[in-house]
Amino acid sequence: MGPLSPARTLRLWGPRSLGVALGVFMTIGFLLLDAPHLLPGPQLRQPLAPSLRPALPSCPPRQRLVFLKTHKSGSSSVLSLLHRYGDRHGLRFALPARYQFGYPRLFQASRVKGYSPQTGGTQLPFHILCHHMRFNLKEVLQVMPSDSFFFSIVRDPAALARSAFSYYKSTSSAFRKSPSLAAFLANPRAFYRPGARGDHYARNLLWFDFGLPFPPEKRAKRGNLHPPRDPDPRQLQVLPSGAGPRAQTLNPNALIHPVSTVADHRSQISSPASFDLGSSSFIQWGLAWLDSVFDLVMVAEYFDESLVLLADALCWGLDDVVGFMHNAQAGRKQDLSTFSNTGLTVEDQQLTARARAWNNLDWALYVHFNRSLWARIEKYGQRRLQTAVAELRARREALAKHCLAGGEASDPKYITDHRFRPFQFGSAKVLGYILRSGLSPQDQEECERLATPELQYKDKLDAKQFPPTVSLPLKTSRPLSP
Ligand SMILES: Nc1ncnc2c1ncn2[C@@H]1O[C@H](COP(=O)(O)OS(=O)(=O)O)[C@@H](OP(=O)(O)O)[C@H]1O
Repeated sequence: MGPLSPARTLRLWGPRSLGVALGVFMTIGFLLLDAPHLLPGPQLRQPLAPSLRPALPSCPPRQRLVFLKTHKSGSSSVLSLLHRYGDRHGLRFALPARYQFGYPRLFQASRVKGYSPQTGGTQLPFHILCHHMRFNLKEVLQVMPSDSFFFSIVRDPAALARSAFSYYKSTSSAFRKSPSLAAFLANPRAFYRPGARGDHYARNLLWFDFGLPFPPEKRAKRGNLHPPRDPDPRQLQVLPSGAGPRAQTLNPNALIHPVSTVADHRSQISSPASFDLGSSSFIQWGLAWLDSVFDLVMVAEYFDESLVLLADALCWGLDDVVGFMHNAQAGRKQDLSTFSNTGLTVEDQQLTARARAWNNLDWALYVHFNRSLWARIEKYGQRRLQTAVAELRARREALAKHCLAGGEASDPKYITDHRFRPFQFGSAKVLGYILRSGLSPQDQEECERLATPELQYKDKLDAKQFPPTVSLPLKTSRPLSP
């Protein structure tokens, strides 16, 4: 084994063990933050072919991938493209026995179907690890090579909270007890008990999924029991609008204490709605650790921009990443996740601010990766990105018109073919797709790939990788001797 790079060395340390020696590593975290970015810059390719037909590759496509599938963040749409790519190229997936790797427990290599530590390298290697897990690097590296491409996706915690509340209403005890998300966020302590069943869905779900440790919570000081003031909305207007990169305008206070600046709202920092889940250095340490592990973190609000960067980093064509939205709940207002408050009611604005404050670790994660994404876009080139995003969208629209009845997603009650009906869970309907009739056999196959929901696709890959063994009766030409 050759010398380990700093990034590789950090990868090999699990966040939980590092959590124990936090004091020491916080210092390292600070040093890392001051150091130049640890990751290589994006691999630049030749401009993508306008037709989206695969251009002659200028670099070998990367096919060893670890995707951390975070919850309620657009991750099923990413999974769909990984399933399709792996299926088309005959890649081997590291699959769970059912649909998740022992979640919410930390990932264990032993949960991977067909993994056997005893075979000492004789087993066929895996290419893609991508189903729901709570990330645990040490165990992931038992299954996947350390030079795999590690990536994930984050979403604005306010949009994520709306999605999670309706989806996990009956799963999380905190959500179950609460009549509405607004009621929950107005007084989360009345409902939320850390460690209670399913309550990881109710607070800092991204931080949890990334496998980061949680610091012990500080209680509100005595004599400071007045209700929290609403977060200062100016502190939350720090992210770029859809139009461009404004990461530089991020207020560092927002990264550390999303609720307030120390100067003007000192009392809020220990208020019930903004319990200080750890110091700024703890958060910075966690973010530096993630930077050292993950090659790319996509942002759901900039999904298409993220896809273009993903295709570039993997040396894939745009056709490899174009796909339909999966796992969307019917009737949900996606635009509530936008960063500008225009068009939002006062209640919506308040809910957004409270959700970000309650999920303060996720907000820090989100702000951090939003900034990295836009730094990456700068390097890639804004114009070039806009052109690629426009091509991607045009291609998606053309595929939707060609493949789908009505050219769009359908209410599940109309989806009678069980191969395309998405798993229904939570209080809202999950939309799916109906294929147009009369497609050519070749188009039918490709459209099926695009429309197949994640559970059915996982079953299909499972059956392909582990064909059922039929035990045939032993044929003998002569009678067996006794
Ligand atoms: N492309 C794209 N861009 C932005 N948002 C998207 C995208 N694809 C899916 N979604 C939204 O993500 C929500 C589902 O997330 P997940 O697939 O991660 O959920 S799950 O944890 O696997 O159940 C779900 O959010 P809600 O509809 O708000 O529940 C989807 O609408």
